[in-house]
Amino acid sequence: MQTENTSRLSAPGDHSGLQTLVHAFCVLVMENEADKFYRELPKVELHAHLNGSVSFQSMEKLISRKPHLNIEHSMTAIRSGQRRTLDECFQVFKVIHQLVDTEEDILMVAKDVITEFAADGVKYLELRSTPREEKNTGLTKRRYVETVIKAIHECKSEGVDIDVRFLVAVDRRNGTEVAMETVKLAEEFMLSTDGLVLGLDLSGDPTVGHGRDLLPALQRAKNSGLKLALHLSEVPSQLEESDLLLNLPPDRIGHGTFLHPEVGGSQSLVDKVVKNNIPLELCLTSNVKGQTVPCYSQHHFQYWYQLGHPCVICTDDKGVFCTDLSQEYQLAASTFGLSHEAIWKLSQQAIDCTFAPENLKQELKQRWIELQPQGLQ
Ligand SMILES: CNc1ncnc2c1ncn2[C@@H]1O[C@H](COP(=O)(O)O)[C@@H](O)[C@H]1O
Ligand SMILES: [Zn+2]
Repeated sequence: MQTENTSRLSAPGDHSGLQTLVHAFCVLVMENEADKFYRELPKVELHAHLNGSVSFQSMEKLISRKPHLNIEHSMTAIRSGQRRTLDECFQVFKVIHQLVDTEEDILMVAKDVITEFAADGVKYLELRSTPREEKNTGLTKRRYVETVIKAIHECKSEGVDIDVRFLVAVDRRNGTEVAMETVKLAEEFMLSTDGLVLGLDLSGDPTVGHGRDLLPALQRAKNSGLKLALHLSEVPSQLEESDLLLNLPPDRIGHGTFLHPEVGGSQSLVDKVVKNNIPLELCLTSNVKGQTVPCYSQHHFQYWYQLGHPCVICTDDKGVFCTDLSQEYQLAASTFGLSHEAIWKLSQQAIDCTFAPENLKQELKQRWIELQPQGLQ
């Protein structure tokens, strides 16, 4: 279980002005650093939304660039022990979007996020983000995607030790037409970036809109060779939508919290996922802090892991939920009693769930062999 590392940061009762601020800062920056094994574990991150992944440090820079917005850190992150409804989480993204609305901002946050994942031992990252147009700053959706790609290239040429690919996100709130436009943009970039853009994400507030309206866009994306990573059954009572989307079928599922019968899903949904061997991207802290799962021990990781189904531990929004991938692996281990061997296997098996081409998968597998600690060989 997570513990709050607050006791070593300030003396009891010492809450005078500056001390309190320093204390709050330290809690934000240092809360729950993972143990060495998990930090050194080579990792694959497959479910990370760019604007949800902005760290405290990057947020500082953004806030100081735009002081007139009067945005405070408490509005952009959900700290240890705090919970929000999913609806409140989506309010947080609105605030962050106000802070990230120029090419310069996107370049900075994308480079920071990539560098932070690399520093956390992530060797392969599939980053996802929703192309946004901002009338005030002249930002277009095309420039948005180009800027993320520029950040990926710059990190590579600066020698950051991580392979990054991009998934273009469709926000389900924006409906049929926007989804189709986004798919066309993603297709173009898939072709012009030599596979750096390799898929499409479906995300956004799951309580808004219906997957049925997005089917033609998703089908087109699939036909053109884009891989599909779809948020599915993140909230209860979406059996019909999930069934419809599973018929595509998607290449990976985000969350899938309410798919199985024990939580109101159905055996036939589970059967479809299993039959098509569709990996699940599971984000423990995100689901607990967003209150779709009551506590860590009741997380659906347990259900799917016991089935032997491919499960990939991911962060979702490491900035908003104040976590990192090492912590998520450690949390899975401590909650479900997984040994270092089991965790190693979990991180290794994630390679087969990536959308990377076969030669890159082989390279990653070789890397894992080279990095394997003595005791686990
Ligand atoms: C918590 N669970 C979640 N469920 C569904 N969608 C989510 C999400 N977390 C993030 N997003 C999606 O990612 C966007 C922010 O990153 P980008 O601006 O695209 O980089 C959010 O606006 C939402 O559409
Ligand atoms: Zn997500």
